[in-house]
Amino acid sequence: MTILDRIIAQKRIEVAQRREATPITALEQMPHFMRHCLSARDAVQSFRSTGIIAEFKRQSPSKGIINDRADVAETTQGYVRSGAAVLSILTDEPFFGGTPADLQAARIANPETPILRKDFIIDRYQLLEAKAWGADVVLLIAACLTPEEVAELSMQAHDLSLQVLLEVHDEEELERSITPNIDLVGVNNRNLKTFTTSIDTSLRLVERIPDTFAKISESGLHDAETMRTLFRAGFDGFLIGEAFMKTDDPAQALAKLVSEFNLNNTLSI
Ligand SMILES: O=P(O)(O)OC[C@@H](O)[C@@H](O)c1c[nH]c2ccccc12
Repeated sequence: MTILDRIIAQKRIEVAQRREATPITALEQMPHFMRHCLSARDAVQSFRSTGIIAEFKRQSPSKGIINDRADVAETTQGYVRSGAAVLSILTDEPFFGGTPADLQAARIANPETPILRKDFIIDRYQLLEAKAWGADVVLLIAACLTPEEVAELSMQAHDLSLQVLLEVHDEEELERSITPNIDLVGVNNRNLKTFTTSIDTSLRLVERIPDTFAKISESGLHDAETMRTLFRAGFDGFLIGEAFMKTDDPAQALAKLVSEFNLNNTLSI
């Protein structure tokens, strides 16, 4: 059994419990439910964007505790001030230490920045939660969904005006999962079996992603040189968590990366 299998088994139990505790009608009455969603895709693709999707991540199965001190409102506001195009907020508690309250706090603190609900989505109920908590975009992980489920969930997400980031690890997942109701395609550089990261995965897959989607490279990124390589290969965006969260000042770490990336880009033109 892989870690992903364990997470999904746990997630099925969690979704059943949540559905009992909070019926759909209650989600629909929450203040953010009727909110107009922001476009994560435009935010990463716009001309002046840094392309950075900055993640609030307390812990992970591969790294254990990364940061158990950071305050979500303060950290995410710092990320935005430092140039994050989009925020990614983990809401999985058992494995990543995130909570629904984190997402709601990030929403209130950053009314003008698109927010990704980072979780393991297997059921329409979780899309309704994402909407109710104030998310603009949801993650669908190809490795744990059939092509039919990806198609169905992405259509349901669009019905709620949520955008969709489809995450793939290899050619096979990419080819079987692509459907029109996807906005961004993310290539995860982390091998979920070994936990090692390699940007070769991104560089290999980028040419196979149709240009109709924004292209995001995910995981294991921490330096401007690598971002520049990925940018030149065709990526619009970079999903980065640990490199920021492991420092005492995540926003400052982001600002430093942005200035190095810009400097390198200017010099190379
Ligand atoms: O912390 P990193 O190595 O910068 O990675 C961020 C992000 O890509 C990673 O957290 C992630 C990618 N896909 C996921 C799916 C679920 C949970 C987490 C993830």
